Amino acid sequence: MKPRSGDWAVTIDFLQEAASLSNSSNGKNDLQTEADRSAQRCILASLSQQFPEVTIIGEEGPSFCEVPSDWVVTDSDPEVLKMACPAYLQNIDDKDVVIWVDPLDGTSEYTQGLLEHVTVLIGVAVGDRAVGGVIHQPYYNYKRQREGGEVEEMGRTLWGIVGGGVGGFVPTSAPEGCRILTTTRSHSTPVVQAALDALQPDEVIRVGGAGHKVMMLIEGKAHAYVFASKGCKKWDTCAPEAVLIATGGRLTDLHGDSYKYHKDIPHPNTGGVLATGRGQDHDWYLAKLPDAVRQALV
Ligand SMILES: Nc1ncnc2c1ncn2[C@@H]1O[C@H](COP(=O)(O)O)[C@@H](OP(=O)(O)O)[C@H]1O
Ligand SMILES: [Mg+2]
Ligand SMILES: [Mg+2]
Ligand SMILES: [Mg+2]
Repeated sequence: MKPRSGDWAVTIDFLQEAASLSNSSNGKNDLQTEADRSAQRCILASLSQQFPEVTIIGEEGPSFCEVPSDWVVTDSDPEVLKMACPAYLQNIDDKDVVIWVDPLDGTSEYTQGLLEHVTVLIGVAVGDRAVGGVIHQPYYNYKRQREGGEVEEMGRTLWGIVGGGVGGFVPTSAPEGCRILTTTRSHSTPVVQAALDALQPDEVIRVGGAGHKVMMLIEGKAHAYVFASKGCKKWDTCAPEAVLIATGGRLTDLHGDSYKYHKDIPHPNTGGVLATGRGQDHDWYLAKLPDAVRQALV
């Protein structure tokens, strides 16, 4: 089935229908759709044309095929260009830069029609560190619009530069006096659950996508994102980590160590993910995790 141009619902059906199973590095079946592949080709072609010396690593592997010329995006956001570049980023060598691309984060939810869980993640690392990130939420307000509601914007783009600023959202702290955790909706295991239980939450919000879960932290809807699993990869966390740090939050593995994002690092985040919003005591969460959970993530 070919999508008719201009008909969004049909286009989404077409892209979801092309879902196939690809084998992830941990041997579990991992979904990939035509949307994952097309978005990655568009992003990799656009970035590599503008930044030929930079290493770009995409979830769906290297992309060698031609893309239509109107898929290549080379314009910049004038508002971001007006910002002062932080001093530590002013004299960097392109060869030290790695861009981690997750063309569609939350594929499992995407195939189930939970479109607002989906984000596109573009993270920029310099040396070991995540320093900049874009979290694009293409279907923001999609549900409200389909239900006939008034919407000001369809889709939105959130970004952050560590030491530079953020845009596209209003950083908000989570409410005091309760503990709301967010975690996977589709990749839970007994260890994932044991970590959540140990933190004695008042509420656990299960949503798709690492980008979506970090959005919940920076917008004050959850206090911590806890995922005691080796399933996330560097392209899942680079952009969200940079945006989170830019708002005063933190992202580490479940041992408290920071992830490194240089080009030779193995892709899996084998120590799990603990991300906390600004104002949260990250070390408190680390200390509460049982040894058995930590031992499952070595
Ligand atoms: N056990 C697992 N196997 C493969 N991928 C996993 C995984 N656990 C998490 N992930 C990946 O980590 C991201 C966040 O997962 P979740 O939505 O469950 O929190 C998803 O990225 P993608 O949707 O980009 O593949 C998902 O595929
Ligand atoms: Mg995937
Ligand atoms: Mg992902
Ligand atoms: Mg993905």
